[in-house]
Amino acid sequence: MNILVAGTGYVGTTTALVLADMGWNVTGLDPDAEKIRTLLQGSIPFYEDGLEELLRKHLQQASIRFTTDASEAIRQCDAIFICVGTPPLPDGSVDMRYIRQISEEIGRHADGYRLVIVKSTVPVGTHAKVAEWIRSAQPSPHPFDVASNPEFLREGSALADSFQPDRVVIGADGEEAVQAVRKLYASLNCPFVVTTPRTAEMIKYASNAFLATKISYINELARLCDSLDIDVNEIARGIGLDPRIGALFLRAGIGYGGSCFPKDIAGLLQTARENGARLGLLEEAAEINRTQYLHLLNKARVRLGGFQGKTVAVLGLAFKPDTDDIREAPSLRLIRSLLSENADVRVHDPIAKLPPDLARQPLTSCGTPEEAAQGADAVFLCTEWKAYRHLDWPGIKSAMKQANLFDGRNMMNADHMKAMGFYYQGIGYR
Ligand SMILES: NC(=O)C1=CN([C@@H]2O[C@H](COP(=O)(O)OP(=O)(O)OC[C@H]3O[C@@H](n4cnc5c(N)ncnc54)[C@H](O)[C@@H]3O)[C@@H](O)[C@H]2O)C=CC1
Ligand SMILES: O=C(O)[C@H]1O[C@H](OP(=O)(O)OP(=O)(O)OC[C@H]2O[C@@H](n3ccc(=O)[nH]c3=O)[C@H](O)[C@@H]2O)[C@H](O)[C@@H](O)[C@@H]1O
Repeated sequence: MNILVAGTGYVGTTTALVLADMGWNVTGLDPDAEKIRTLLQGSIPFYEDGLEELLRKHLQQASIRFTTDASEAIRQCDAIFICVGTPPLPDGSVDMRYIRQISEEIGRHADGYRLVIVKSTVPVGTHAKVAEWIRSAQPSPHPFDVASNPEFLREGSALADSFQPDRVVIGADGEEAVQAVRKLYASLNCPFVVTTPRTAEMIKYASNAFLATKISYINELARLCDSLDIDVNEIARGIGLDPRIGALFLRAGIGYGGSCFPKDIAGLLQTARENGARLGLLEEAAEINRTQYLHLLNKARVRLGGFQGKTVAVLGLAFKPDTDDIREAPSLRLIRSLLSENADVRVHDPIAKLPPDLARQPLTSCGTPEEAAQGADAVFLCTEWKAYRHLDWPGIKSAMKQANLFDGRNMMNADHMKAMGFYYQGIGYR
């Protein structure tokens, strides 16, 4: 079977490579000529461990190819995975233009039956719209099926999550389409959840919303723990050992970021509004997240007596370690606040770069964490990069003007840092 993967972003590139590794013939399609050129040269246009090796292997074996030519790619395939972006619009609703575009292209160019599988995260009811967009663009009628197959991979562990998923969700109206999607994933050993397309679409949002709520729950508790002088990490451990609660996603910090949680929570809240429902718990989870970084910032402001004329080092830009993704990263909110309060800001990240609007601001991008901390009145840790844990902290302390450490990821051992002479403040942890 020849498989087309539309979209060569995070999800599309990973999906294409995983399917190629499972033995399928795969074509990656993207209108972005620069991305396609990069992929054809054996490089991944973003940072994700392990993908480049897999790409080179499959380019060499000619089991994967990449193109910008939608018409040829759609004519030559049997199944199409839609992995295009679904970014948020200013009101929180989902921008469906790329989904519509690829659906209409499929309608225009498919010259026989196609199995269309939607992997992008899309609002409930999208599969019906995709079918309608395909149908209305067809010059003459051709049969097709649309299945929903949401993606659950995490950036930073995309390959492991794809080869050993917790589950595969397939939403389709007909048994034949279900079996066809199952066949594509035949080599996976995991539970398959087979359901309707609308339910599959909702499972994706419900999953991300639950995880985000779990984080906001522990983050809100962390604020209280700070007032009560209780270590929130111990609370997380104490409750997480109960399998009904589970230990994962209970790490308190300056909040969740990334291209998905904030966008998908906004998307689900918009779906609720459109249907006259209110998801009050989720609204609060989003609000806690929006204000979480302020909790640490306020503590630092009190400690330093304001930021005016103070030098502040921010270590870590990426929304989480092992990725160069800075979308919705809480570090950026923190930096903007520090700049608005006239701090002299110095930043470092092992791989992530500042977004263009911040790169134009009067702040210093440093090549090493040591350079960023030089002469600083405070260091903020915003991403738990492993390398930061093993820095020469005594050396950093002596290079700083005042040894104030604000740990936005509770990644350091508070007692060790204090023993070294740092003033240490984590989130619900000191
Ligand atoms: N990034 C992640 O970790 C995860 C993302 N998702 C969802 O997967 C979808 C894709 O996400 P990302 O890969 O992060 O997006 P992305 O923004 O990195 O990539 C999307 C790609 O689609 C391409 N595209 C746009 N129109 C196209 C068309 N007509 N034909 C072919 N390609 C087209 C764009 O040029 C871009 O390269 C989103 O709905 C997202 O919510 C789901 C799970 C994980
Ligand atoms: O739909 C998506 O795009 C994906 O969104 C998340 O994956 P991702 O955004 O890559 O990263 P996560 O590991 O979930 O982390 C998200 C954010 O939550 C934060 N986080 C995570 C866990 C935790 O305990 N505490 C915490 O603050 C991280 O620092 C990060 O900013 C989900 O985990 C994936 O299952 C899903 O497929």
